[in-house]
Amino acid sequence: MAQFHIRCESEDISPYVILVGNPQRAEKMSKLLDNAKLVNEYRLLYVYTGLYKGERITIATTGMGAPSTAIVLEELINLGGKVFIRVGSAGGIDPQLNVGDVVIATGSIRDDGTTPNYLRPTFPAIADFDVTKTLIDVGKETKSNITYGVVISQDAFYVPYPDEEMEKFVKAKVKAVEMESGCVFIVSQYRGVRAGALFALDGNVYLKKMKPFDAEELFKRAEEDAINIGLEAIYRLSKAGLK
Ligand SMILES: O=P(O)(O)O[C@H]1O[C@H](CO)[C@@H](O)[C@H]1O
Ligand SMILES: O=c1cc[nH]c(=O)[nH]1
Repeated sequence: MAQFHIRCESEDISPYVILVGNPQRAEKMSKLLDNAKLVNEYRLLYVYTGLYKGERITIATTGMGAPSTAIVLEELINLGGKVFIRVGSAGGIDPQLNVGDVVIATGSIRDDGTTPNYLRPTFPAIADFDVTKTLIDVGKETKSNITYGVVISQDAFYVPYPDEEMEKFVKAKVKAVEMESGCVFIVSQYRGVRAGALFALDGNVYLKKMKPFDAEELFKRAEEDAINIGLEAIYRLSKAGLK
């Protein structure tokens, strides 16, 4: 049955889904599919389904932040989504990382207001092991300097963490900050589906090197790497029939 925001039917959605925040990234990725069909454009939450190397996959836009992401994920699960990979952007925190790097999340610090409505804040937001292992395998084959570890999912993009807290994150080897993976992991855990996430870095918030416009090309290359890793991973998981 068509959902309240994702206005398409179950037959329009593959169980294997790529999630992106930015609708332009969804459009860009749809061009890498054969026979891509736009199955939802309501609220600019573009959803495409098509073939990647012969496997039927869906690419869906979550919008920015946990509330929008939870809505989209819930509705995709209602429509039959089973395995999810978020292909996003993030700001580095690990001082070794900068624009152009790609990070795979093994888990997320849940600094958002949505997920405590699902599971208490002490419940860990952990990426699915099989999905993450596939992402890391593909990542290592694709990019020599792939990094993986814990990230932070926050709500307030324009409110930086206090220096003291940031130093603790660096000491604890937190890799990056973004806004949706914690929600994707918790909603997936709660609803009994699997999820992983990876990000192209657009700067480093700890080093206060945020979104340097002269590095746009480096970001685009990292975004392409993240897109290719995400697509290859979801293809392998679909081919293996991971449920
Ligand atoms: O590039 P996307 O996937 O949107 O991800 C990141 O970019 C947005 C902020 O600019 C937030 O959604 C954040 O998580
Ligand atoms: O949430 C985000 C996304 C990209 N870059 C950041 O610094 N934060």
